[in-house]
Amino acid sequence: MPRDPKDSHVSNSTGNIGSDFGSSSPNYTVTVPLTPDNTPDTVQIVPTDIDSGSSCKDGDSEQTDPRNGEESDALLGKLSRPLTRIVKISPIVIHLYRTLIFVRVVALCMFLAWRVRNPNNKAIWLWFLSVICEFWFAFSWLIDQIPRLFPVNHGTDIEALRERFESQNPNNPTSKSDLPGIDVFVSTADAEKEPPLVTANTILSILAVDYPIEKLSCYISDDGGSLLTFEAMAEAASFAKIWVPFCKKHKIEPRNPESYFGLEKDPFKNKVRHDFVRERRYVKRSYAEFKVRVNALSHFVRRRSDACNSSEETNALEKWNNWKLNDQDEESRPSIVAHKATWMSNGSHWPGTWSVPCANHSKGDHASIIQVLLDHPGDEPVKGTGGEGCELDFEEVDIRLPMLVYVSREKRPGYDHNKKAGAMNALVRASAIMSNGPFILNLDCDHYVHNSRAFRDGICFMMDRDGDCVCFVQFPQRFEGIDPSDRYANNNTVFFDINLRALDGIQGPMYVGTGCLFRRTALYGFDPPDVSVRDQRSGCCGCCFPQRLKSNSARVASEPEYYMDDDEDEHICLIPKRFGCSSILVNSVKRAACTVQSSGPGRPVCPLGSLTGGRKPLDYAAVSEAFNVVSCWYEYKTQWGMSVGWVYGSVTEDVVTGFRMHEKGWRSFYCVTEPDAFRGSAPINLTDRLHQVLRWATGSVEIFFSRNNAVLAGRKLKLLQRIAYLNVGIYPFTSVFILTYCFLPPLSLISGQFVVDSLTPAFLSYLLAISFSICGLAFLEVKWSGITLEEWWRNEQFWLIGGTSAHLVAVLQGLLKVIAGVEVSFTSTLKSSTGGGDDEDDDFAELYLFKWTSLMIPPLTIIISNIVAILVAWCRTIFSDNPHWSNLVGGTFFAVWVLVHMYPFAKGLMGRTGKTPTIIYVWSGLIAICLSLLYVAIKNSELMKESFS
Ligand SMILES: O=c1ccn([C@@H]2O[C@H](COP(=O)(O)OP(=O)(O)O[C@H]3O[C@H](CO)[C@@H](O)[C@H](O)[C@H]3O)[C@@H](O)[C@H]2O)c(=O)[nH]1
Ligand SMILES: [Mn+2]
Repeated sequence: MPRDPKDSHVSNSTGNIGSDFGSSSPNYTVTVPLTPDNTPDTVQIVPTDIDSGSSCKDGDSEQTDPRNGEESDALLGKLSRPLTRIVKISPIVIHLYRTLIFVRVVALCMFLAWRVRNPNNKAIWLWFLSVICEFWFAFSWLIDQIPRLFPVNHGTDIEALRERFESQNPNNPTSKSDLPGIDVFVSTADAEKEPPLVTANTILSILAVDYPIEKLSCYISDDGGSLLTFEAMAEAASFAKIWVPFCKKHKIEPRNPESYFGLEKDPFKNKVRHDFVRERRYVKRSYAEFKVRVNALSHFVRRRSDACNSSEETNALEKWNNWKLNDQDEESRPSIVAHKATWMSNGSHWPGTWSVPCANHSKGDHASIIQVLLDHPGDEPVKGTGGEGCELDFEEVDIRLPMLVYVSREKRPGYDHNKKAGAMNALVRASAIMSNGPFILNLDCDHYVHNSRAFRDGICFMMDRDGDCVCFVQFPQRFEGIDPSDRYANNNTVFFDINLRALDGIQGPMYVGTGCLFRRTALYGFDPPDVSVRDQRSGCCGCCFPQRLKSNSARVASEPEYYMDDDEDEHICLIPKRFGCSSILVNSVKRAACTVQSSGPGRPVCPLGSLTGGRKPLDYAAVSEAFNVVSCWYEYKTQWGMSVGWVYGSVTEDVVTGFRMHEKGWRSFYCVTEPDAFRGSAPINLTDRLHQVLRWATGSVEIFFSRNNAVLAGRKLKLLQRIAYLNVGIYPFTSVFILTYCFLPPLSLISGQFVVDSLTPAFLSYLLAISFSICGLAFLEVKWSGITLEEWWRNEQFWLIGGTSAHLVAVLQGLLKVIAGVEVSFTSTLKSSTGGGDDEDDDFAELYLFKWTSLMIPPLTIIISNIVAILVAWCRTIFSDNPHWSNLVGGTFFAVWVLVHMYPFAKGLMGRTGKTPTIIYVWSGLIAICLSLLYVAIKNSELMKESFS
């Protein structure tokens, strides 16, 4: 087909883009014109100059000579300054809190004992049901509460980190950064549900973080294999060239352009540089153009593809005509059927998914794609250009950008791709070969870096004394775009600020899917260093493999042919069987294990300067090997997804992955920063929220019935941590009891009975004690965690709403899976696109979206039956001679309790006219009161008549 000359010259240099193209091309530099087909400007994406002599083996960090003793003494003072500290929670609050927990346990025990001893003989069934539920509630409250006994807050000291790793010392005369490398993984799966603009913003915020540029590598995993995402990433890489230096020069926060330019506060506050105004204006305009280009991508790709396809068809037709006129030899007969292909801007077929899917080019069936969008930046700072008159003056700014790699793993029908876990494992392998950062930060595409120093905060925990026992540092998930009253408790603050902070005081928070900094060796499934063994041993890997050693030697005996037992370094007997057949990967695993050690008195000290060593630019061998390890057969007969990497087979792979690490005795930390480290989006309407909760609860039920049940964990899992994980597996089952309990008030109102014989003072005082203690606990939790009472209450409400809908279905699904083996599938949650409606009123338009699902039947039934029951019961008082007041009042209270909890659900059902439930609620209340007054009046008049006659 006739094409632009500029297009045809690049069409043959896409060697690494897809396996279609084979591995014969030695050059993986690709020029991707980022603008619509016919415009002249093209952008060079990978300015790699390939040094084929370098191999991956000696890449990464090179160890410099260990420093001598005296200097180390001199530095010890500096070194021993701790990088993290415990921020005290007021002891009074904590003591009160623990006392109150104790009081409540006692009160609950007495109450339950009293309940058992005082059955309601008039309605034994009601009594029995309620007592069973109450026992379960007490139990579930207890396993939820016990792990909260030792809440803790940790703080970091970034200055100390700087001093230790980035200040001048004899080993580091140039004060070059000695911080460890971090590989950032971003996952995206669907260009429609996860708009490329959102992902591009996330990438920009990562490229601009405050961390040594040469130590940072960013990998984007695109499970959709979509050209839109690819081109959006290429656009981001090119926009980063002005965005990142701009952020660094003017200390912009947050470094996500969409959020930054959308900020309502004064952008000029605290900005003293005179060129700020001009440069901000310029960057803002460039961002607006960038946004237009990204948003127009789908249109341009379609147009480009249409043009290419039709000229392709014309060509084919021409050929066919020629053939018909001339040779007519059956063998050389050209085909006239052409697929509707999706075309890259360089004039070749996109190896990933096509907009008209066909074999080899559909979502579950396409080749691997690895594209280095920004190559490794080199180790020396590069100053930009500029000067007074320029639009942008980057003369004093380091304009290098971190490495950025686009990865879309191979997918083929018949393989289980294991969702996010599979994508992450592919990235773990690819990154091991390409950068092998000792730490890995995982972010979902919709979670961006909101605090540019957050990476340093996380590293503080890892590099601190005892840091080498830390498997991961979890950051809280914070969300944007949630309605101010947080109707459906989307912010989950009770979980993120109470539960996880409390776990931080035991063995550490769970891994919750995004915003988590991992230690690579922990992901590789190694055991944490055993202090006693390590102290006897010296040598770098003694700290990483002591436990492995034992199990390895046991395994070596049974399956000798798979293991390479290296006599020299007997402790590194890494097993190809576990990691697969790539020897480069296996070597990188060894190196990763040696890179990071902690320092501190009595511990082998991390040799300063050991990480400053330079890294060579990527070579072709590395990229093609990376290409190899993201293919879908690679994991066959390996331990990936089992004991290595993200764990497969669960819809909540995150919790299980973290659990496996804690089970091995690793410690994790919770890192709450100010401002928030990362921020993301969450589904805010009722339907999506319920589905999200359903997915988590299904994961929990799965965990409960799997070998990942906390009860079965080894002895290295601490007791309270074990209880916390047990709670994760058990909480969905509470739904069965919640459902029963919510139907008790209508049952008792209609039957005229109540859960107790009568409202005796004993019963009422127990009830008071239990309610007051929970209120007191709520108050104290609010005190030590910093959340608001409203958030606590929303959480409480959603506990009932989720309990009667999503959790219930999750239990059913889980049982189905266990008993009948029926699998459930989940789609990813829809992310609202940034910069959508500009309309003020429509900020929360999504909140009111409503889609009917079967999940909503039980809560709706509960609401209706409770209201109806109240009305019916009170109406009946008119016609009954001697209503049982105490049962009536008890039942009504009970029903009102249920209705108040259900209120947000009722509101959600009403959509935009959210007032209606209030009306229904208030009216039924009023009617009930009127009826009772009427009844009393009638009764009184009857009495009066009687007394007169
Ligand atoms: O086949 C897939 C499916 C999903 N994803 C990515 O996985 C992430 C999470 O998926 P999402 O649909 O956003 O789920 P959420 O309910 O928002 O996710 C929370 O809960 C999940 C399960 O517990 C975790 O995996 C997530 O990290 C955590 O943010 C997203 O970035 C997706 O792009 C993939 O990469 N490949
Ligand atoms: Mn998400």
